Amino acid sequence: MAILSAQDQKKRAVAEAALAHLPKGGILGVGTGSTVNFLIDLLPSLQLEAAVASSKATEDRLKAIGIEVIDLNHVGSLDAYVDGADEIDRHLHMVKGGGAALTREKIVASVAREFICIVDESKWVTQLGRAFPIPVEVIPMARSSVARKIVALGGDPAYREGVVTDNGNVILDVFNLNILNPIEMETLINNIPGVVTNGIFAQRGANLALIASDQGVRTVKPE
Ligand SMILES: O=C(CO)[C@H](O)[C@H](O)COP(=O)(O)O
Repeated sequence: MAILSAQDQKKRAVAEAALAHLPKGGILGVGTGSTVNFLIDLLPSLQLEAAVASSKATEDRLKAIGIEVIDLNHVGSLDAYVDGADEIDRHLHMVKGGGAALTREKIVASVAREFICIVDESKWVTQLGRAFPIPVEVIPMARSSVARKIVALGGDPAYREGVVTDNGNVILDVFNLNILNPIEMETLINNIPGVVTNGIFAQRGANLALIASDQGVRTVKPE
């Protein structure tokens, strides 16, 4: 058996803890990333009817363990969406998109009654956008024009070289934004022509966070 790093042990612990909070049977929205990957390995125990995937990578992984993946267009709503995050604050606002799946993640999360966020304690922050840049998915032809508008908002955009999203777009990672009001900043960036969406998840934050530390997994509700 592979030896897990201390951080991976926390990711596995939070994935195990998530099972008790997820509906059995039914259709589950499944996020993207290394924490969610630990959860996917455990999903057969939930005997799901099917899953909706937030990325091609998650879709492939779900199918590999025999879970049916259905198109979101064939689903009215989901009981729950489970995903990791790059940062999360006490309001359960998040920064997501380290894996470039932010747009599909936001879409799938938007139809779920419950968003359950699973993270290790390194993701817990007092202000979003300081430890991790804000990923912004951009239509390729608008890369420079969007970057200039982001500079006007006070951010330092960096093109994520070599990354093409599942939707055929590019990612700008925005450093040094002073995000005092995450809902406002999410809206401001989304209003720039050429932006598909950005990685601030504040308009639709999580309903529950499970946070793994050396002391165990604690559950947090939004303040
Ligand atoms: O938003 C995401 C992918 O787009 C992930 O949820 C986020 O990057 C966290 O990933 P990990 O669990 O690997 O730390």
